[in-house]
Amino acid sequence: MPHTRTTPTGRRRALREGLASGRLLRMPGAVNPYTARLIQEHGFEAVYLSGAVLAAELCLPDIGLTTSTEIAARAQQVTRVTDLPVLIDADTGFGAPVNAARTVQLFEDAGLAGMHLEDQTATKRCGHLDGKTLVTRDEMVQRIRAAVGARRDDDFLLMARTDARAVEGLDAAIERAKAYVDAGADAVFPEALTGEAEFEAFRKALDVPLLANLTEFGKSPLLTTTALESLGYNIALYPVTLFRLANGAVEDGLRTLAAEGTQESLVPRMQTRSRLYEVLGYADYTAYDNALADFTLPPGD
Ligand SMILES: C[C@](O)(C(=O)O)[C@H](CC(=O)O)C(=O)O
Ligand SMILES: [Mg+2]
Repeated sequence: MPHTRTTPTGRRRALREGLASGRLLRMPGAVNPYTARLIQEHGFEAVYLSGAVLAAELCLPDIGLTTSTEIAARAQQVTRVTDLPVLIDADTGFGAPVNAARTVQLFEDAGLAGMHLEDQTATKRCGHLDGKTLVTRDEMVQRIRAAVGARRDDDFLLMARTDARAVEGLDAAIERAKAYVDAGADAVFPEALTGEAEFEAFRKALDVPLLANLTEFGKSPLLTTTALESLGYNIALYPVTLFRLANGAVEDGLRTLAAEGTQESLVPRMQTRSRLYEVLGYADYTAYDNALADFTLPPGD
């Protein structure tokens, strides 16, 4: 039976241990619960839930429209089907510091292993777009303190993201990150760094675990895992990669279907029925009811 076998507490512990190990943790962003399971099957260390993807799957832009309860409900569907720790994007905390505090508890209850909180204003945008505005350093410190104070499981990871590089420059971004760590952040996500030297500068300045955001079509280079390991980074984040890949395949498929009037030429590119069932652990459900297995797959599945 493909139930999960681990508890949220155990997964938070595993994330902490992974970060302390000095090894690079690779975190692709899940599109849905099913892709979270695929991420686990393919041997990755952790799953990410991207604010951009959570919004886009509702066909909304990533400008702070989604609510914390909406996101927590979706997150719980994901944590229910994976044994990997799941890190979630908490955007700006969904309001004032008191909202950030409530968000922490909602996310703990959703079985998540940690979240990142950013220093943009509530009318946020993707960190790789121009025209971002930030709250003051003190306001962000209040946000972090509220989150830390609300946490019930000390292993729930509170990561501070700073968007300051693109707005105030590298030195200011590093100074902000230091203040966020002093306020209790366990890890740092320096957003929209523009080159390897900037990644290195953050590593030199901070002792806490660091996340590298490898989002495509953004401001940062798509550094390899080898490069990130030698830079001493702890997390390689691929937030929107699977969503973009899936959408690319869906659009190609729609074009072909419209042009050819049949999906025949697309079939070799599809995941087969048997693979789909394998990932779902279909056969294992027969432990509960043998009648479920009473079928044969069509040929060429
Ligand atoms: C990491 C991120 O916050 C996300 O929501 O996935 C985005 C990614 C993106 O829009 O490419 C961000 O970097 O702001
Ligand atoms: Mg985001």
